[in-house]
Amino acid sequence: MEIINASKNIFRSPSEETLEKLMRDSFLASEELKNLSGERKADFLVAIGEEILALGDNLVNAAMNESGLPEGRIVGERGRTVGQLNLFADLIREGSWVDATIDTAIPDRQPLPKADLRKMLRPLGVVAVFGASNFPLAFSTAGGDTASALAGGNSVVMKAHEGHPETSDWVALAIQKAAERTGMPENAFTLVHGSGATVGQAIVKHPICKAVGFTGSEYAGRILFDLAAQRKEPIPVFAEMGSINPVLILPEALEENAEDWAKTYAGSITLGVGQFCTNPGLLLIKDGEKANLFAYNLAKAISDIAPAKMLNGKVKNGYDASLANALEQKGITVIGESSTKANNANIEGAPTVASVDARTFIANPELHKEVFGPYSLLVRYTGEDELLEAIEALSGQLTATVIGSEPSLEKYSQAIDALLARTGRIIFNGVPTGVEVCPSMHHGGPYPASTDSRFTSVGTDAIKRFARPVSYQSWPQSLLPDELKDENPLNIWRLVNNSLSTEKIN
Ligand SMILES: O=CCCC(=O)C(=O)O
Repeated sequence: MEIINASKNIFRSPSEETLEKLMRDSFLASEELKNLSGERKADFLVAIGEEILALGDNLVNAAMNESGLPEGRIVGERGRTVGQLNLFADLIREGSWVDATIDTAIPDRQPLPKADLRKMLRPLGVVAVFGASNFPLAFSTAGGDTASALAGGNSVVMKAHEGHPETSDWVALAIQKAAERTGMPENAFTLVHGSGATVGQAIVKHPICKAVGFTGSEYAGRILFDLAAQRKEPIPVFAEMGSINPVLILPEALEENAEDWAKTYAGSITLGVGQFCTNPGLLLIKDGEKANLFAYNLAKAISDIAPAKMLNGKVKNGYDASLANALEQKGITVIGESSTKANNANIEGAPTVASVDARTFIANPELHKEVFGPYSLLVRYTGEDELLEAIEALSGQLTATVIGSEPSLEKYSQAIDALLARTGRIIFNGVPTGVEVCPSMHHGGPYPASTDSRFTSVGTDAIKRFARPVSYQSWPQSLLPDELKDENPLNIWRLVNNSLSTEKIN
């Protein structure tokens, strides 16, 4: 703990003056970072991962104590965090992510000459990051937002999540050690503790802050988004927020394996005590005998799953209150509950599934809201028109899933199109939980799943949130960034006069 307290890049409820200084220091760091090579920044990211692993049990124990999550989950999440850092390191070491695009001059073009134009992505400057409580490592201090912002050549001012302060300190210490080892500017990364309403908002309002990455509730994300829009200089806020992740279960899927799907879904609904933004909170199913069989099997599987400790008292109280609100709505029937009673003193969340008919669901927006915890609502529709209406009543989602057979998809194409219009990721015959960190992942979606559906917070494209295009017109070769020079010294892929190539320009 002494080491943590001695750390130079950690601040606790800073005064206005201290905040001013740390923002300026972060800005100076960003000025250095923006001109560093991909190689140098990649070394930094890899070193952060190594230092995180070197923390060993100190980190694992802190994260377990503060989040209530079991060891296996924390160790797995640590692996995902390190893997994510290494993935961004590979991306920037290779270098083509900057989307270099070159149109060479045509001086004798008629009626007017064409100038030489060269465009690439450049860093934004200082990025504020707000971590999530439910992933204390992979979506927190050195999580995807931090990794992608640093990879893009920005400095980061991280607002530590109040749910895991010690975990955040350990990771900040690892980042500081990695920065020292790899010769990064001292204030490339800064961790700030304090309340979201004061410290967090002060960071977003500060003129030095140029973008925000956030994962959490729609309520908090929206506050930051509005605040950023009201600034004299508005800045982008990339907030990943609420989602109920609808699952359309087609009747054909239940012909043979209703029991298997019910078991699989009981597992997904209760994974991590339901505290996943990808949690399947809504199951759409055609009313009838097969739906009854699925409901029976789901209820049976849920009854076998014991309540487990939630992240903290606030999350547990939030779950209990939103669950109570959902269950007291007209027309709702509880169809399954854990057979073990939740121990409230141990802040446990009780797995629960309920059922409602589609007409009632469509008419009541309360039922479209996220219940953050191990809960899902089975909505029974009678026909395709009603199914379409139910889907059209939904707002934006991170994911949508279709369970069925390939030939049956055509019959439901309208419903599937309606899902596609509302989601950032569509899944066939699987579960929405378990986000793969890779280039083709899109983790975002129409509002309120995220504030900008064009961008992802997971996968290599997350870097694009914290970069902006700059065109250099008729700029001297010697002063161009290496990425845009004729010689192509970094050997990256570029779009040159409309052809992709790694060749130099003669
Ligand atoms: O809680 C949000 C992220 C969910 C996730 O990463 C996963 O499902 O793996």
